[in-house]
Amino acid sequence: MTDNQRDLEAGIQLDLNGRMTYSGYLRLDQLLTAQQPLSQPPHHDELLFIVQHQVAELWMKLIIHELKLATARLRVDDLDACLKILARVKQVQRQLFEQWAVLETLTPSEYLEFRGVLGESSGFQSLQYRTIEFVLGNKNAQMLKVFECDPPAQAQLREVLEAPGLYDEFLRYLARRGHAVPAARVERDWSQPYQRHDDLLPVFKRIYEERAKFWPEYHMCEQLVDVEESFQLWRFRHMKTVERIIGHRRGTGGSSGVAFLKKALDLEFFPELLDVRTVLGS
Ligand code: HEM
Ligand SMILES: N[C@@H](CC(=O)c1ccccc1NC=O)C(=O)O
Repeated sequence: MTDNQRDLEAGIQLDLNGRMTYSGYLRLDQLLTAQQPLSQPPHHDELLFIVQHQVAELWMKLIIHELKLATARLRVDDLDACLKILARVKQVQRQLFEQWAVLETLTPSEYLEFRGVLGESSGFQSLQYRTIEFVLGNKNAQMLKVFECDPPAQAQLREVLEAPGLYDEFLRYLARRGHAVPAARVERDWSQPYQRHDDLLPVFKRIYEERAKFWPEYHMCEQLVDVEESFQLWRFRHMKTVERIIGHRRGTGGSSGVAFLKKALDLEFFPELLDVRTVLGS
């Protein structure tokens, strides 16, 4: 008898009536019935398209959960906790990035065979994606309009729009620690997109040049740069995936498609953290 067979005979729970089970705990009844292709007859590849998006939404759910805690810990000056959380966020972002390889096995001809069923739906309407963009500082009140048809979602997004984002909280933390953060970055209308402030440059220059003295701040700066780079890599790979699947067609959400996605690559979350690189040592 193998060890595994002995284990099975000795202790594995086989009478699961009325007990907590794997599928019960994970609500697999709901999770695994939520893939409902609309093409008729069902197109083989529509399941890939649905699963890819659902997995992305699940990872985004975790990212939001983590970023919420990260900003809350920053508010009470617990930078260590924030750093640990961001390390996890980065790993989730890696998953989201790697995931594109699966969708890239979908060819243009296969996608066009079921694209029609998507109607005017588009990733543009992803509440969780927009929430992450807002928490990271790319605020845009116009995006609320997309959620007019779903008032609770719109209200939730408005709350995120009007609250300080992760970078805002970091700058406020730095101010509390005695760094010379300009007043206009400690208090402002948080619903406005983050705008670069040149007076922050000497603040970060000092942190980088005296890193032994400001190690936690320095570490946080680098974590933020990592998060931003991972986000940009996701945007880039989305754009390249879209380019190879639909070329330069317009998007179902009404945008110009690839041209729109390319423009989004110019967006920056934490501009001064990249600017500081240019002035170090001078
Ligand atoms: C065949 C695959 C895909 C195609 C052809 C595609 C195409 C597009 C296009 C053309 C847009 C611009 C908005 C529009 O006019 O619709 C867009 C936006 C978007 N897509 Fe996709 N997409 C694909 C897969 C995905 C996947 C897997 C995700 C993961 C969640 C995703 C998330 C998004 C998001 C969040 C936006 C909004 C981006 C922004 O506002 O900057 N897309 N997509
Ligand atoms: N915008 C895509 C459609 C699309 O990709 C999509 C449609 C419904 C749900 C999610 C989607 N993914 C990303 O935009 C297109 O123009 O083909």
